[in-house]
Amino acid sequence: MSYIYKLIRNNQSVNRIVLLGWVLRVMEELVDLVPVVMFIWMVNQGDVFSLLQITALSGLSIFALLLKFAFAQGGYFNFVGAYQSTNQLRVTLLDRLRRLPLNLLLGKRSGQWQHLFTTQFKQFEEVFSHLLADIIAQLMLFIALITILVYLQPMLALATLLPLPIAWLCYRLLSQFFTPKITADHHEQALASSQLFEYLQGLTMLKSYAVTDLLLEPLVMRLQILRRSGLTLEKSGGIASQVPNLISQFGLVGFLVMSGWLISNDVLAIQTWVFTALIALYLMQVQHTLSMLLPESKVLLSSAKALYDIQTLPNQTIEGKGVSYGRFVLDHASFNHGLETDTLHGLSASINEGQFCAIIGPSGSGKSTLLNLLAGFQAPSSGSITLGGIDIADIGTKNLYQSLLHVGQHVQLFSGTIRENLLIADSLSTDNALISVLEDVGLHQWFTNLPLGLDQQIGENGMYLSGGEKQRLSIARALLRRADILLLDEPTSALDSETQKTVLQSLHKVYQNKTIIMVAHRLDTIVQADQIILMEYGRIVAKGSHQALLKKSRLYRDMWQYTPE
Ligand SMILES: Nc1ncnc2c1ncn2[C@@H]1O[C@H](COP(=O)(O)OP(=O)(O)OP(=O)(O)O)[C@@H](O)[C@H]1O
Repeated sequence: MSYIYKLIRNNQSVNRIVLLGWVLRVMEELVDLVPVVMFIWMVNQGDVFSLLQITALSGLSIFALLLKFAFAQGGYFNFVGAYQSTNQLRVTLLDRLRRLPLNLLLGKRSGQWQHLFTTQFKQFEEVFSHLLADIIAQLMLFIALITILVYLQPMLALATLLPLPIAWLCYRLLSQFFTPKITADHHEQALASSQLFEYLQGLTMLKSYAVTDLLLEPLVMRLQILRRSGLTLEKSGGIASQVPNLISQFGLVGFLVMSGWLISNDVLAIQTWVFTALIALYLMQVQHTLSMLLPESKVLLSSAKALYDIQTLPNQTIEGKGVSYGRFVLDHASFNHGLETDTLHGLSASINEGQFCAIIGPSGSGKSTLLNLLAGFQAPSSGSITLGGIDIADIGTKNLYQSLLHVGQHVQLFSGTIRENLLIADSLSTDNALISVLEDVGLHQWFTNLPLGLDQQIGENGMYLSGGEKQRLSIARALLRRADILLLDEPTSALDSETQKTVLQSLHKVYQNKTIIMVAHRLDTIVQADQIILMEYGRIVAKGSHQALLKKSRLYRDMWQYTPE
């Protein structure tokens, strides 16, 4: 329960609305008791009811019904509070996501995030929209009924409540088996979501190979597992609800035995017994409702905990030490992707400010991983990487990304216009500046043929563009940014060699005297580099200029020999 409080404690206005909803819900339940209490009181006043008393009682019952209806409308406040708190929390957590270190963000599969932000948020919402209100209302009703019963006959109250501690202990015991089933079911739901995503995304490729069942079969199996985990959850939840309920209902036996003893000893009048029986039956119904609500609360609260756990994940440093230029120094930096062996092994190198440095090597040698470390997306698992003498993790993302720009292998564009996608780099750019960078990457001809020019929509992640157009648009955006440090991961892989040359020339012109670190496969694009870092199997095997490497590295000579003209 404390997770819920921690998740919404800063939201006073929502808290007030939720509180109001709870009060009205409690009133809705308690108002039922008004005619009952009135009836008991009137009977206790005298044996025979006058016409006036009967009319008053009927009127009161109708009034109580109308009040109940009015209070029930207060459920609206629960929904308002629930939707507001959920919405606010969703915004907070989405904001939180952008502060997460990349390894934590990528540590979960997309389906797990999707499950968290849809199903588990919905469950969190239900905690407010009905669960807490229902539990509080039922507890208040329970207390009110017990009070009436104690007032009428304390011994009967005691006998009725006797099994309750045992029922509670039993619930605690059974919920220990039930709780892991909730976690397992959430896990299965997230995996099924991930697999469904993968299936939908890969369907076109699988169709072209005529092997759609390749992913369908595991997905069907996953859904079977999900069905089983759902059933197991229902079963253990049912037991955790029904057994304590059964034990608590033995209170009725206690009530009857005690009634018999009290009546036979003339301690209890039949008339009072009728009232107590009425209250005891009501009490059993409330206990039954509570026993259903408690396991349900465990499920819903587990979602609140999952959401709270995101808040406790470590942040990337935002306001750091403030230096974001100078020399990169790698000192025995290693990196592990969470596998048995390191991906990068003790890398040591330095890249001076204003240098054009190329990182090359066979596929899988760790070039992109190294670039990610230099961009501060991930931290070395041992050793260090500093920029201007400060550990990259300590610089703080705000300062770092003001002067460092990383253009990844997979182009990231957003649905929207060309202008909107370019303005991400510099929101104050004029149309002329935008057109100029499009020219620099050889997109001028393409651009002039577009009916809407800069206002042309490019679709989700640029789906209306060719691979080369996407890549050039992404480079045009980088040109606009004019950062101090530019990290490029095979930025021109989708371009023909002529266009590649044009684009790289523009890049070097705009980023003259700035640090450029570029992962490249084509060696002819990096012969001018001040320093080339050659990697193999996660290690730096040679570094130096093109000429120096030709002399000292056999691997480099081989690679150069096979570079196409
Ligand atoms: N998220 C990940 N989890 C586990 N292993 C990974 C992950 N990302 C990359 N790897 C592994 O790390 C190694 C280095 O990958 P990296 O992408 O850095 O190589 P690369 O030299 O850039 O390759 P390429 O030239 O093919 O792009 C590879 O063996 C790859 O399989």
